[in-house]
Amino acid sequence: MSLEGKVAVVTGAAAGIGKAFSEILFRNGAKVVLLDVNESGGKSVMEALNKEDSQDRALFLSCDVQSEEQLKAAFKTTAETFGGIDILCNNAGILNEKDWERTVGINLVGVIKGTYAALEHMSKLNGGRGGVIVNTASIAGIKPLPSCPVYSATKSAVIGFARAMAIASTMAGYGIRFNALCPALVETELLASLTEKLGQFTVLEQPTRQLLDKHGVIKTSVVAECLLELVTDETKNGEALMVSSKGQMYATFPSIPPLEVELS
Ligand SMILES: NC(=O)c1ccc[n+]([C@@H]2O[C@H](COP(=O)([O-])OP(=O)(O)OC[C@H]3O[C@@H](n4cnc5c(N)ncnc54)[C@H](O)[C@@H]3O)[C@@H](O)[C@H]2O)c1
Ligand SMILES: CCCCC/C=C\C=C\[C@H](O)C/C=C\C/C=C\CCCC(=O)O
Repeated sequence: MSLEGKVAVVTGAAAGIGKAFSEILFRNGAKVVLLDVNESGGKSVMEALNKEDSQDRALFLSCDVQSEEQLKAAFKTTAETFGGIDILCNNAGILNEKDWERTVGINLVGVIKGTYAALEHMSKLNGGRGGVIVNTASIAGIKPLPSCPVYSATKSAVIGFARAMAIASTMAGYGIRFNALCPALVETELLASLTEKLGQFTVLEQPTRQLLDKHGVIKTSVVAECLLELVTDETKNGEALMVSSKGQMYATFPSIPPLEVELS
């Protein structure tokens, strides 16, 4: 799928991985709407992108993914400004085991709210053009990070959500592909101030920090190349793409043997 003229929405676009996603989508021809609670950061990414050509293809909108109302308003403005939505990157996320309910609210509930609000514009059942939705998960959603059980749980959940939605979309005819992207440690602010973020799990801070020596960190641009693959390769649906300093690999999941009890 070519990105030329496509309309993409990226949450958590003011910094880190979301900023890199916005850049790669923009530089491949998409119109990009940047959503974030960080207004100064978001505006400065928008201005930098719009300086790259004269078409004003980047737009920043203030939006907290915890708010269904703000998400709906942002998608409405996107559709009115650029004429629809083709791509959604549910990327905004935090790591905070102390404020774990906020972590669930942003990392999981925010992804579900964003997806459902986007379906109103993207689903072919609602008159949309179809497209692709990518959730930023984490390797921690596949191999649990013991110092961050709630963070790990939210990331497993958004992988499961993408996989289930991919099947639902095929069965119901939404015309939307759903994938998850699972990076290892990435050079962003999310890794900063770990001591405060771990809460009752600060006792596990040392082994957590040792992951840095063991795995190193990858650059946001490497994660963005993986996003591009999931967005443009139309054979990718219901996938979880892992990326680390060692390279990238699609996750495989066990098939379920026949169960004694019928589930449906
Ligand atoms: N950095 C890593 O090592 C790593 C690894 C795997 C996955 N991830 C995931 O990547 C995603 C992006 O994280 P990052 O590393 O770029 O972090 P980051 O802190 O650099 O950027 C996160 C962005 O999300 C925004 N944000 C936070 N709460 C928001 C909300 N409620 N509504 C809208 N925007 C909000 C922030 O303002 C910020 O701009 C997250 O989902 C994170 O879990 C990060
Ligand atoms: C300063 C170091 C911080 C390390 C961890 C903090 C946050 C990490 C967030 C990422 O989303 C996690 C990504 C990958 C790490 C998860 C599991 C790897 C387990 C590998 C192992 O056990 O060797």
